[in-house]
Amino acid sequence: MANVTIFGAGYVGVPTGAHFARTHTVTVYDPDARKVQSINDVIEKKSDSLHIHEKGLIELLQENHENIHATSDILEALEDPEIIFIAVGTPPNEKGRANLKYVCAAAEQIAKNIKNDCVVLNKSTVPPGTAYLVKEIIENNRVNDVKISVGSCPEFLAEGTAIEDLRTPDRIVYGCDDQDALDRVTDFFLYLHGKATLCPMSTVSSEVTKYAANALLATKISFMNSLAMLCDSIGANVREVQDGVGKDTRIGRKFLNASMGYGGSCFPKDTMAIAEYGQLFKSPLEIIESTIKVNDKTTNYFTEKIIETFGSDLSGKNFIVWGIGFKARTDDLRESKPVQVAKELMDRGAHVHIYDTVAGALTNFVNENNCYEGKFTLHHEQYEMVSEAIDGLVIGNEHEKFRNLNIKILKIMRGKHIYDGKNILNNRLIKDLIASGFTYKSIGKDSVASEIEKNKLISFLKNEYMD
Ligand SMILES: NC(=O)c1ccc[n+]([C@@H]2O[C@H](COP(=O)([O-])OP(=O)(O)OC[C@H]3O[C@@H](n4cnc5c(N)ncnc54)[C@H](O)[C@@H]3O)[C@@H](O)[C@H]2O)c1
Ligand SMILES: O=c1ccn([C@@H]2O[C@H](COP(=O)(O)OP(=O)(O)O[C@H]3O[C@H](CO)[C@@H](O)[C@H](O)[C@H]3O)[C@@H](O)[C@H]2O)c(=O)[nH]1
Repeated sequence: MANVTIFGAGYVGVPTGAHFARTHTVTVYDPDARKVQSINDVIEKKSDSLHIHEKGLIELLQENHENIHATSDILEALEDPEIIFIAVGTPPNEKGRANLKYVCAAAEQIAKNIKNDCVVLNKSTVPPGTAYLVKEIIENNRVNDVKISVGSCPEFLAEGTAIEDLRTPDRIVYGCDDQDALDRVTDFFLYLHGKATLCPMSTVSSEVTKYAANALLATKISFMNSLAMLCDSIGANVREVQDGVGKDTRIGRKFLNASMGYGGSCFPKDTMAIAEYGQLFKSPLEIIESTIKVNDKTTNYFTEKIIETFGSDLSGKNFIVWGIGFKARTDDLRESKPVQVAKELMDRGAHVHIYDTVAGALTNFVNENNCYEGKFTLHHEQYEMVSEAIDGLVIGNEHEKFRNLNIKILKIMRGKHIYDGKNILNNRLIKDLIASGFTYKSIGKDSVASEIEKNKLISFLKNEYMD
């Protein structure tokens, strides 16, 4: 059992802390006293709501209550940690580079307050080399005569499944150039996981691995999104293509779902950050640069489908958006594509009715978009906003509640238009919708709702492929 301190009580810090507390003693430090209070109240069972929404997190914190607490007192946080994880934000700056100010601030705080030897591991997603910078900051500001090793330990959890991802990780990547420290980290993780999952390496390789993983996953999505746009123009169904391609185990089915684009706090920022890093090192990452371009293009492609139906001025139109979080089961709206689409609709004069299964997503929407006040209405029931004043329904994320539409209720809408931003409706339902007078638009599956233009393809081939 080791004493661990985690810097940052966010979507990574709290779930990671709760998970480590299964076998270690954990202190979560965050200067934001409101977050600290929220965590401690949950741990002490004084409250059952946290400042972030993550399935199973409250239960895990309460299960491991004897081993975890949060604090905003830096001295308490650095009482005697053997390992410190930095899990503070690295948001993009105006150039698309990861902003390191929170990481550097954490390093300085550690340097000025630590009283014992320890290993500092960076869990935040950072440009390769950051651990060396953290080490330099600590050495330059260190007050006490202690040995501090610094390494990298990137996090691969996904929001909404964080607790399960942490419990059964595919691998745990960590790097430290100091072999003693690396061995201590290995021991720490062996307490929690089997040896097979451990993936020790050099510090800088570990930092690169995090960006590589996110960029490759994002590339799978953009790759399919490019093909989805082609599928729409020739009458193929991208869903079938995804299955056909994904069943090749060398490729794998995961992250091949075409959608209105990937969002969230990670893929958009991390693809941008590593592409920018490659440019700075005169090693451009052209594939990742294309991934980013395709992602932006796909979102516009989806929005254009709505504009094609109604024209560019949407004054007097009313839309429903189901699912506002960047994916199902999260309150996180960072780089959320459904938010982007909702804003576009409101900018063009429409009124938007928003529903999400996570109440916190609605609260965050209000807090982050008060400049749109009066242009949207929030709803806590999925069908309560359906009326004859509605012109179209946008499916914003992949929650299973949005997969089985109640056509009987929706039929009342004056505009019978469904825009499936995540391609989640199945063929049978789409056909039922068409039979009930709806139109259906997606990303690469429109052919389910329309006749395949065989003659168009034949004449194209005759013109372009026959000498
Ligand atoms: N969110 C994810 O799913 C995810 C997954 C893997 C990796 N990451 C990476 O992990 C890092 C954290 O992401 P997040 O989503 O948890 O961010 P977040 O914004 O939810 O949380 C960051 C927390 O750090 C706190 N903080 C700021 N300065 C601090 C300091 N000096 N000391 C202690 N705490 C401080 C903030 O108050 C905030 O609570 C980022 O680099 C991100 O890219 C995120
Ligand atoms: O086939 C797919 C899979 C995902 N998405 C979209 O991609 C985005 C990201 O989804 P997901 O990866 O599930 O969520 P995140 O919580 O952002 O997790 C990613 O980003 C984290 C932060 O770096 C990593 O730790 C995780 O491993 C990585 O999956 C969302 O908008 C999804 O809707 C698709 O469009 N198609």
